[in-house]
Amino acid sequence: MTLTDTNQPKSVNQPKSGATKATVFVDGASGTTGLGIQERLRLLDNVEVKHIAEDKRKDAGAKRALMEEVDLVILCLPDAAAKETVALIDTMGNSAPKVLDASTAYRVAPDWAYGFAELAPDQADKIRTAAKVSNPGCYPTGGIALLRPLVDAGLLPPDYPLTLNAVSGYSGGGKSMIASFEDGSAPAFELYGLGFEHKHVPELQLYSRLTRRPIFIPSVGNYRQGMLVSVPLQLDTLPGKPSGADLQAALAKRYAGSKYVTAMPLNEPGKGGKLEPEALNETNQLELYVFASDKHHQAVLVARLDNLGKGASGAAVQNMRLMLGLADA
Ligand SMILES: NC(=O)C1=CN([C@@H]2O[C@H](COP(=O)(O)OP(=O)(O)OC[C@H]3O[C@@H](n4cnc5c(N)ncnc54)[C@H](OP(=O)(O)O)[C@@H]3O)[C@@H](O)[C@H]2O)C=CC1
Ligand SMILES: CC(=O)N[C@@H](CCC(=O)OP(=O)(O)O)C(=O)O
Repeated sequence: MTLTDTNQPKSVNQPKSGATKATVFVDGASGTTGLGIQERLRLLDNVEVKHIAEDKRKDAGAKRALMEEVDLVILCLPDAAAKETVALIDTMGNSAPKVLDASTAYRVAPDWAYGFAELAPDQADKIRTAAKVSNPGCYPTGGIALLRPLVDAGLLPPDYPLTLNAVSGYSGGGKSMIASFEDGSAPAFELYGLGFEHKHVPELQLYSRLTRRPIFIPSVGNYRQGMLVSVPLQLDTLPGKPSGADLQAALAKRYAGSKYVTAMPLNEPGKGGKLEPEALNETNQLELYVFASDKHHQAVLVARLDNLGKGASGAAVQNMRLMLGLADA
């Protein structure tokens, strides 16, 4: 795996022939992520969404015909179906649209750009010029946002034995998990990923620049959406024994001026404070917290986001704007 995640530069920042608006096709439009993206696109008057007939939505020929017309296709599909559409796009030559994939299929593929615009100072430009962009996973968005600046600043060694704990609302599991919570058949809360093979670990490790595989223990609770990702740290085991203030300062420096990512003040919201996961729902915001005790040399980093916002559809629209050369709202 490498960090050279650009693909063939493409100059599709102008609509296809004759169109006055940028055109987009959402493949998997009736799923959780697809619906969230369309809800956001309805608010934009410079983007036209092209629809496929309901009875043809899994028909490769109909998809191809529609993709000939559009500037960008956004894939909101299970991994296997996303790979099928990408294979189709790869046969389209010069008429191929740009592609933004919300699935896990291409997130660590070296010839795709990773769609976390705040990853590094040049990442937004990589997304802007890429023909193929992968939208990040919801948990990695929180984890990478916390860890990458600390690794880059030398505060966290790349081989540090990290554990990430996380909780998500049930919409993170798509239509089938939503149904199981809403019909009462799911438990109120459960840990999962206990086989140490969660699909998000590879992207979490790669883009955080960790050489040691982190332990990742997600959980899901009986509420619809909203997410917390937390990383406990024993500060006296880190080189130079940084304080919580050092960690917070590195995050604040990294995200200064960012529109969507905010490094919150140290120990906000107060001593013995609490943090709930739903406060950023329906936004594309991501908040990063450092809670620390000087007395015990302990800290916990926490990211808060909407798994359907900055964790999925919000990030997709942010990436779409970059890929189509549209100004951010
Ligand atoms: N939910 C979330 O928080 C997030 C999800 N994602 C990713 O986005 C993708 C979609 O997830 P999500 O929206 O949750 O899933 P859902 O199960 O809610 O929706 C998936 C949709 O894809 C449709 N579909 C399946 N196969 C095809 C096909 N061959 N052609 C066209 N449509 C098809 C399904 O239709 P049908 O049901 O009729 O088969 C369904 O409407 C996944 O890869 C997921 O990992 C990414 C970030 C966050
Ligand atoms: C609660 C729940 O099940 N969450 C999903 C992740 C949702 C998500 O955002 O994953 P992708 O972006 O990779 O689709 C899971 O853990 O598999």
